Amino acid sequence: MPILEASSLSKRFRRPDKESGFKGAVKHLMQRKYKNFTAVDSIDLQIEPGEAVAYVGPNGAGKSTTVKLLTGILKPSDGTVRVMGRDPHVERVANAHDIGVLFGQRTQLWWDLPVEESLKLLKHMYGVSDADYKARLEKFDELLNLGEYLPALARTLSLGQRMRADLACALIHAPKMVYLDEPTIGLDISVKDRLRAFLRQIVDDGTTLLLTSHDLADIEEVCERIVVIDEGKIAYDGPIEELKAHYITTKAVNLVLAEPADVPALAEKFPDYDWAAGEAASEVTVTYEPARFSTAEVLGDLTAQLLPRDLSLSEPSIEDVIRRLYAGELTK
Ligand SMILES: Nc1ncnc2c1ncn2[C@@H]1O[C@H](COP(=O)(O)OP(=O)(O)OP(=O)(O)O)[C@@H](O)[C@H]1O
Repeated sequence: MPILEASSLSKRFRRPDKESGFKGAVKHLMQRKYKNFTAVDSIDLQIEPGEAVAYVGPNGAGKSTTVKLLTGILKPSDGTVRVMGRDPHVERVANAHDIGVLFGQRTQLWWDLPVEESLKLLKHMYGVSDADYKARLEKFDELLNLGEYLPALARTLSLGQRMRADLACALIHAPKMVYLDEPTIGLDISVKDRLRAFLRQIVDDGTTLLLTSHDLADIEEVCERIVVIDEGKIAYDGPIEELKAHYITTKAVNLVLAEPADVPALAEKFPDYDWAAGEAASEVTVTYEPARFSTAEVLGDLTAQLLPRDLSLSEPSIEDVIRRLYAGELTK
């Protein structure tokens, strides 16, 4: 049974309907008109316990609005949400005990308190036992290096330290369902790595995760499933591996040769491969379809003709695939 189920979920916002420019603004002041804007458009989403789901889309696609609907912060205009059988907007208090939420752009730390005091307040709010609190803090310290920041005032923390403290706040009551909206935004690569390893660990321990991020490395390292939203509608929902297998249909061999090659002659000899001369005269890129030719076969053909000094293999990245999904070039 899904831990989270959204059916035909929609959210419309009322927006000022005004003409552009100063004249439009003045006209709007005299005669206010509004129009409806659909930020989330009839989405269906089911998440099973223990899944790690990436929720991605371009700016303004409706990700944060969806997270706000799923966590009960916003009331749907249409459709339903059930998290562990509850309507999160109606049963907000009961729901809060089972979910953890982090909005990377905001903090739930009390700004003028030491981190430790924020955590203690949350401990009392959620009714966490002393033993569980101690064990969880030890774990956060081990995985996130949190201990040294516990006595620091929240407002004195760096972004990376603040994000780690916020993660601890979101997880101190061991929620079953966790929503993280851009948890690695603005962080340096080493803190990102630490956070990703931590997230992978909580998923391996059985936590269900919905993660929104513009950083596709977060997604590939933490999640198995990806849901792509664009203009409020779901454009793709499936395993990341399937997305790659479905859309990454070409691979390439990049060769650095001992001497310049006659690319047009090679293209004539091997018309099934796509040949492109590189920036330097001695560089060639050969693109092929892995469904038709094995990499060993392609390398055999190339090394029989050419004398490579160096070679490397490449394939389109998940970034390329998602960029094409956003551009509407791909449909499932
Ligand atoms: N309270 C609101 N009132 C009016 N419009 C809103 C409101 N909240 C969000 N929107 C609009 O809904 C759309 C979706 O916003 P949302 O914040 O969900 O996007 P997002 O996918 O999270 O974007 P980003 O990646 O930029 O954070 C945007 O066009 C935004 O301007």
